[in-house]
Amino acid sequence: MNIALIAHDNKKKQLINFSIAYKNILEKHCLFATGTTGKLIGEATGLNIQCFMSGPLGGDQQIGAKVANNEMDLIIFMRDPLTAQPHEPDVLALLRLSDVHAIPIATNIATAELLIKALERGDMHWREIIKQSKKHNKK
Ligand SMILES: O=C(CO)COP(=O)(O)O
Repeated sequence: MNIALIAHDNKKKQLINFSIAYKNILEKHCLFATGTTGKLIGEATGLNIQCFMSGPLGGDQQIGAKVANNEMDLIIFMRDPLTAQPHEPDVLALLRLSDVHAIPIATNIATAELLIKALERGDMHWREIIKQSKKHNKK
């Protein structure tokens, strides 16, 4: 599965700790992240992460493009709801695209815990089926 990891500044520590706690699950998947988040998680965990641009510079939009192309299966996005973000429109665009394409997205630690456990249990297998059928329909 392709998994995106994103955290606003006040939530980065939380996502780093989450990534350490669930490294054994995350390491079985292809990981993507916005620039600063990916760099920090990579340094803290040794996980291999493909980093996009920093969020304010377009990283959320790059992840959104992967959602639109059916190339992202799950997003863990620790949002900071108490701080104004200069790139709020980009954040909303990513949330919107995730809804358009029905991509599971956690925006807080409680949902992130549920999704990562569901992933490990195999509850995300339907994504493989959808990807296969979309590929097949393109032929
Ligand atoms: O701002 C972000 C998400 O909206 C995160 O970007 P960084 O990981 O580059 O800090």
